Amino acid sequence: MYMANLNRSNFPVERRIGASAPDATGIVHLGIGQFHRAHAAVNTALAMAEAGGDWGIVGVANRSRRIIDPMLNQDFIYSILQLSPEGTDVQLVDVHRRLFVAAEQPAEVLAAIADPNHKIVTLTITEKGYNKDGVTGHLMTDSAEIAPGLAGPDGAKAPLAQLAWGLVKRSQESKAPVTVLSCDNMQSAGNTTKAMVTEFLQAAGVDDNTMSWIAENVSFPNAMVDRIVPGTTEQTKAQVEQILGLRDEAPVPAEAFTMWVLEDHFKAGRPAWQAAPGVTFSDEVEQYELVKLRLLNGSHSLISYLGGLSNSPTIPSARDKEFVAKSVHAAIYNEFLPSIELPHGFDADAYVAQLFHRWQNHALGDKTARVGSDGSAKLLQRIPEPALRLLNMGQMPNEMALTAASWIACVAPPAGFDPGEIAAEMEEPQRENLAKATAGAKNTHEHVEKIMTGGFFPTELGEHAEFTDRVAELLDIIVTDGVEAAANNALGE
Ligand SMILES: NC(=O)c1ccc[n+]([C@@H]2O[C@H](COP(=O)([O-])OP(=O)(O)OC[C@H]3O[C@@H](n4cnc5c(N)ncnc54)[C@H](O)[C@@H]3O)[C@@H](O)[C@H]2O)c1
Ligand SMILES: O=P(O)(O)OC[C@@H](O)[C@@H](O)[C@H](O)[C@H](O)CO
Repeated sequence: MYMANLNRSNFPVERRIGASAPDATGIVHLGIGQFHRAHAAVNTALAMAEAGGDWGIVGVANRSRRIIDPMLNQDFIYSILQLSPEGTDVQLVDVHRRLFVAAEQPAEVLAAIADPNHKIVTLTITEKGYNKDGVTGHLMTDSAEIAPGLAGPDGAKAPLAQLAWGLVKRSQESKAPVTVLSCDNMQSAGNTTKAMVTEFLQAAGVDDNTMSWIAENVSFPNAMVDRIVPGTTEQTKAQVEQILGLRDEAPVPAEAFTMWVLEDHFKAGRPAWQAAPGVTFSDEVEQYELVKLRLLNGSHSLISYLGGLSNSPTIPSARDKEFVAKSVHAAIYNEFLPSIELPHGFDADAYVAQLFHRWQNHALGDKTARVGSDGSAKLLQRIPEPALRLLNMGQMPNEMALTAASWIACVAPPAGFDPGEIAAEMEEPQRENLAKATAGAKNTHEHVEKIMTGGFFPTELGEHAEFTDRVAELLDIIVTDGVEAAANNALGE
């Protein structure tokens, strides 16, 4: 049956979230994908409903037209398919006013960042997009993404490089202050972005005046971001079509829960985001980031690798397995929570109970492979510190060792071990380097040692031979008796 496409002429306004943006744009977003569209964009629509403002968004895709072409066909409007055990709902977002692809129009990216009407540059460029070296903590100036941009703006293809040169252009033209707001899952997200941009410009030999201008006129607030937003599938589109009676080629599935905790350091104003449910401005953002990155994302990684190895295609199907739930519970209470300073008045037990509930969202069906992707960039912020804390007290962080062992089993399996289809679907930028590093390992212990001391984890963790021994032991059990046996061993059962 023919189904009309969603567009401005048939847009059911009663389903709109917040307000539509005016034509004037005030935000540039680098890395338009799933999360931005279900989080910052939604909160901006709600803020404009409360307080107005010229906060239309310029959305920049890195390379692909996969999202922006359907959005352009739909006059920028798209659906949020909210999925939860309590029910399904479709709401519409209408806040983007310009969309383009950085790879096709690189000069436009710099011009948009330099435009004084744009007061905020938001980012979702993934953890690996910051090119921060996991061992040194510095920008990887020789990486394939960063190196070509150091010679000048023409060679800048990576969003981080384009951001840096866009700020230089702004400093030479309008000199209008601006805020860069990272919305990626990163510890000290603002400080890290500032450090990577600064190191990039230093390596590019940018002059001191420009560096001082950036230091004084560009703020980089830290922020904790939270909403589980899986990828779009044909089923997402079919569900939207059934509810809306219109075809949307760019819908975003998302859970109902949403949270955003930000530092209120905006150099040139901001939307009234505090009007949106779940948004808080706080001076304790780094504590909130830690809580979220360890309890949610750290546990999420563990669920995904245990799930990947036990044939669970979705996070809820993995979480439903008793050994997975018990492992995550032990990771949280024995290893993650003691490593965190909680925000003032924070109810950790209520937060953990809510997490277990959110991970049970079968309607959302978040994919194990999505959550397990890019582990080499993500585990660095999730495992080493809690592990080192216990190791330095003479105790074994069994669940951190299990996380490392199950990640290795999925993306860098020892010779002869096939981790299965779900693990094969996990994207891992270091897959090739991991394979090179482990080539020729004579046994599981050597295999793990080559990873633990091969620059994939901080040196200090690799120096704890007893941790390497434990990871190797658990990996051996995964290979011989399966992941459930390894999880039970880690639990001491
Ligand atoms: N999806 C979620 O549930 C969720 C929740 C909280 C935070 N986040 C954060 O948002 C990020 C993006 O998630 P998403 O769901 O929007 O993913 P997505 O795949 O829909 O979009 C990712 C964006 O990052 C860009 N990107 C990918 N690799 C890059 C690289 N090497 N350098 C620069 N840019 C790169 C892509 O071009 C794309 O625009 C996550 O990595 C995470 O930090 C996601
Ligand atoms: O987005 P990543 O790649 O950092 O991590 C995968 C998931 O843990 C993550 O996307 C969560 O769903 C999200 O952080 C929830 O807010």
